[in-house]
Amino acid sequence: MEVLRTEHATMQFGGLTAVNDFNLCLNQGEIVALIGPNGAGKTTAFNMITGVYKPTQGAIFFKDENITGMRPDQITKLGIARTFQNIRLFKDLSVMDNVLIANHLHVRSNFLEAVFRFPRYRREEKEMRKKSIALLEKTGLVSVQNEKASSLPYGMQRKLEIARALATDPEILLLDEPAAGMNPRETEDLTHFIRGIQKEFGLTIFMIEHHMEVVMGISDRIYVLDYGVTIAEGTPSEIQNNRKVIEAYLGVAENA
Ligand SMILES: Nc1ncnc2c1ncn2[C@@H]1O[C@H](COP(=O)(O)OP(=O)(O)OP(=O)(O)O)[C@@H](O)[C@H]1O
Repeated sequence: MEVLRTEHATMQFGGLTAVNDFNLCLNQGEIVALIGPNGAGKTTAFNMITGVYKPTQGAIFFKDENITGMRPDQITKLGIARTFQNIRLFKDLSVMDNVLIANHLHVRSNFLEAVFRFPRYRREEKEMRKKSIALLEKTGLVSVQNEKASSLPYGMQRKLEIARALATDPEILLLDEPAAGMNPRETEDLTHFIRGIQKEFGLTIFMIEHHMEVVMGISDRIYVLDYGVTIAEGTPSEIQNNRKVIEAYLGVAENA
């Protein structure tokens, strides 16, 4: 079943076409990667899907609902969550508080109910704490729940970012370079982690990643962007043997 589709999604910045005629399809439960050289338009594609940018042309559909031009918070609420290239945690807050804050998206109490800690707010707060503990258990972070986010090792901070995105109950999770800056051991651990959360939460995952061992190891399908244009789409083995992809990465024709 298709959960996300972009139709001719295009993003121009002045005279520069950062993403041109992008036609993506994500099926429920898939892990799909978006790769391409630096500046190819990958983050711009993410920004269009998550409402940071409104495509200058084309449209984006989440389960047949046209979400083009919706605000990022509306899109998150519908069920699309993301992480960022650079870790964006509340560094001085605890692991638990980082997750609790993300949970607030689903709180129904209004500001006054929260300030005066009315019964509905207290009930909701208790529920949120329970839900957050369950989430931290499932993501292997429960033992560090009271630690400051900034005190965690880098690999764990990345996991916390993902846990925080999961707190919004997404159906689709977009990961922007989750393995950036990781050593080989952390990278391997992250690969298992992504596979694990995909199964546990029944997610559809769309991921930008430069580490090819991660991309080739866990993706069902891969899209390749070069100068904003989709030059290939296929399974890991199809992509590894695609001449256009090899040329884009090496910058020269194989037989030149
Ligand atoms: N807000 C913006 N205004 C103008 N140009 C932009 C903007 N955002 C991105 N670009 C340009 O669009 C192109 C694509 O950038 P983008 O960040 O999407 O690439 P990327 O594939 O994510 O690169 P990287 O792998 O380095 O993160 C680049 O030429 C970039 O300079």
